[in-house]
Amino acid sequence: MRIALAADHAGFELKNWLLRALEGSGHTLVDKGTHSAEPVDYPDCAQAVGEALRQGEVDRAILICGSGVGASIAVNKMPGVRGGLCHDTYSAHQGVEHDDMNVLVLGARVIGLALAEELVRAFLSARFTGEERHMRRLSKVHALEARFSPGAGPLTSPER
Ligand SMILES: O=C(CO)[C@H](O)[C@H](O)[C@H](O)COP(=O)(O)O
Repeated sequence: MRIALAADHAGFELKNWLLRALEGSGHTLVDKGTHSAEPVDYPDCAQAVGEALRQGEVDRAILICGSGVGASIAVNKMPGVRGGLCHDTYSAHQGVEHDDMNVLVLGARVIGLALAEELVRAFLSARFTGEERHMRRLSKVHALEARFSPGAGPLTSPER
């Protein structure tokens, strides 16, 4: 899969660590910054991965800020982007299997490196099941987007 990674200054070190940890994983990693520990604003990082997803440049993304909360709020403003803040492995894979989550959001000031890597591996290994009840619920999510963001088309997983 093609994976975009982005972080603000609080997540900068974790992003770099994950980039190294995922070397040789078979995934294509696209580093969307930030590229130093200089303070930056998490909505800009969220925009970078959201646009990469919406433009079909990548299949999924990993987004990191201090708590994961700000980045999560921001990334979910973009139609077709389904981000989840996960700090347990069950949510990291179930969010994909049931909810077609396409952005894993992490809080670098909350979790350690080893857990972050496990979360990423759980997220990347998971696939949306496409079961009827999940499709129905996802359609309702898309309907909410269409209602409150008119003109925005849904974004579907290429591997589905
Ligand atoms: O964690 C966050 C809120 O959800 C933000 O994304 C930032 O990482 C955080 O606010 C940065 O805090 P700082 O005091 O500006 O370093």
